[in-house]
Amino acid sequence: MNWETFLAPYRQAVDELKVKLKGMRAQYEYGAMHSPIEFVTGRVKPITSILDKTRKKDIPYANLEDEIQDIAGIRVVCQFVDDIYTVVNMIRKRNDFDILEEKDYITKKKESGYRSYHIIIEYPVETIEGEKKLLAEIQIRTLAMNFWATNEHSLNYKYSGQIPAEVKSRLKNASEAAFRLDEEMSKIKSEIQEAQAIFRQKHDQNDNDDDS
Ligand SMILES: Nc1nc2c(ncn2[C@@H]2O[C@H](COP(=O)(O)OP(=O)(O)OP(=O)(O)O)[C@@H](O)[C@H]2O)c(=O)[nH]1
Ligand SMILES: Nc1ncnc2c1ncn2[C@@H]1O[C@H](COP(=O)(O)OP(=O)(O)OP(=O)(O)O)[C@@H](O)[C@H]1O
Repeated sequence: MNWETFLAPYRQAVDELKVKLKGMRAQYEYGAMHSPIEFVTGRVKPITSILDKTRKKDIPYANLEDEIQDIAGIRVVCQFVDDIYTVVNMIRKRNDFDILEEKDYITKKKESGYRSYHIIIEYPVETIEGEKKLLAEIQIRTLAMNFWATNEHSLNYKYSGQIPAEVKSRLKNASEAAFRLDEEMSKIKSEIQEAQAIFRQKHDQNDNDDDS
């Protein structure tokens, strides 16, 4: 198995999707509007993690492309929960890829306390051998959901998936707290957005003053 050759189109897909989704954020900024996208990240799944998954799920190498949906992974992080659904709707309207599956772990959080909205897409990349369609996973979550998931991921890594009961229970409490934080922020969303718009205007004014 030549991993570099195998992963090359996935790297291309991640790079292209990052540019496209960051472009959506930029368009809101040019229009001086609140962007539902705070930031976008992406990664190609590390080879060790692909191998772990094939072992855990008993996936033959020949089925890697079909059975591991997150070799190309994109993450869109939003300020508010309803921004997530704005992003989901924008993604549904795009015609540069097909949506294969949507998983709403927000209305139905996972047993661990994990919350996020996932969209699995089939993305066409242009290669020198022609078009190649591959799977990619887009995770959409709030800053609070991301904070929780990042910490939980680190703990899972530290404890090889066997997080001690006491830590697990604290993580569940933290997940509830993150949920309440999202709820409270949603209630003062318009106040926050007004403040951010004033800040942006002031910033733009200062930039114009510097130019003149
Ligand atoms: N930190 C954290 N991330 C999670 C959790 N569950 C899912 N994820 C993330 O979401 C991805 C896809 O998870 P699922 O939608 O459950 O996918 P699946 O194919 O059913 O199961 P996986 O074997 O976990 O990929 C994972 O690869 C993680 O990046 C969780 O409990 N904690
Ligand atoms: N869709 C994604 N977009 C951006 N980053 C991601 C995405 N999925 C996972 N990551 C990040 O990539 C890094 C390596 O993740 P890895 O694939 O090993 O984790 P995982 O998705 O939780 O794995 P698995 O589900 O196979 O246990 C982690 O920092 C993880 O948070």
